[in-house]
Amino acid sequence: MPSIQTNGLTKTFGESVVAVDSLDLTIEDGEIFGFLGPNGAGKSTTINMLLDFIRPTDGSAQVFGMDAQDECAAIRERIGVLPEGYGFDDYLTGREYMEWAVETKGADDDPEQLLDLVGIREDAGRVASGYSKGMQQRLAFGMALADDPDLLILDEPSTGLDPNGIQHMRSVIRDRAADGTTVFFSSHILSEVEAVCDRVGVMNEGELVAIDSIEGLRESATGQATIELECASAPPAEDVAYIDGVTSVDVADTTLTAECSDPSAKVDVVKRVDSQVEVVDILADNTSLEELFNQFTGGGRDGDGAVGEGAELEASQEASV
Ligand SMILES: Nc1ncnc2c1ncn2[C@@H]1O[C@H](COP(=O)(O)OP(=O)(O)OP(=O)(O)O)[C@@H](O)[C@H]1O
Repeated sequence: MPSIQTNGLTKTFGESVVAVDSLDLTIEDGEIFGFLGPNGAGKSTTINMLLDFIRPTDGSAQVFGMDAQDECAAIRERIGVLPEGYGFDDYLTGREYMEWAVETKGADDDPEQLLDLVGIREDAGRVASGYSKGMQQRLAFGMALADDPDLLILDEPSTGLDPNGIQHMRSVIRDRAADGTTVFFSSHILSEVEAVCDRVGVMNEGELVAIDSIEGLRESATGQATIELECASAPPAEDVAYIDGVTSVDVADTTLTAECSDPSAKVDVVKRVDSQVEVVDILADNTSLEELFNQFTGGGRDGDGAVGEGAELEASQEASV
């Protein structure tokens, strides 16, 4: 059974803002799913509907097969949430907040261990509202981990974290996923999603414009894959040009670059070259993350065009899902 499933999920605000437009999404059990999109794409609104913080205008959402509206209490018992911009404005210390999270979830976690896991045990005696942004984010993340949830919903989780904090959070997310936790990870930073997620969905102006692995998105966005091989001696250009799915080959000194209309041809290129000369390095991509993001979203609600391009990609994407 999928952990999350939405059917035609829609939310409009007022007359004109379609925050989420007929979203059909299935997140399988145990996946680390990246929910990507520029500001205003509809990510938080979707999460808020999954959590029944706001009600859909149309369509439905199920979490663990339960209706997100009718059975929200049972759903919340099994999930951990790191909301976007979680603030601590009471007079509680970090330790008291963690103890409160463990207690309200009826969990048997040791609060000290969770504080340790997210790297704020040393500061746990301080009032949390005085923490830096990154420390508050660590604390909120630790609270979401209490009771070992079956599903972690993380909305812009790296906000305020330094590079060490980001690395550490990634490794905790991977560990939890390896233990069977499904992770729904919302972000507008593609590189961050790429570092942890098995699959991503790209939202733009309320619509899901693509859903695939990052590699799959790259291939559908560019329409072709590029592979570059660094060889110990001059590589065989002609042999590679005859491979099915290879559209062009370029050799410069000991570097061979092949464009493939069929991404699976990349493997044949490596095999063919390696049968004749020693391959010392492989580079298999040339689309920058920013380019890819822009191709799918056209810069978002505030972007300057390329929406039609996004719509075309949606059509091609549907065929590949
Ligand atoms: N309560 C609300 N009332 C009116 N409009 C809203 C409300 N909440 C969200 N919106 C609008 O819905 C659209 C989607 O917003 P949402 O917060 O879901 O985007 P997001 O992808 O999470 O963006 P961000 O990355 O900036 O957090 C935006 O145009 C936003 O202004």
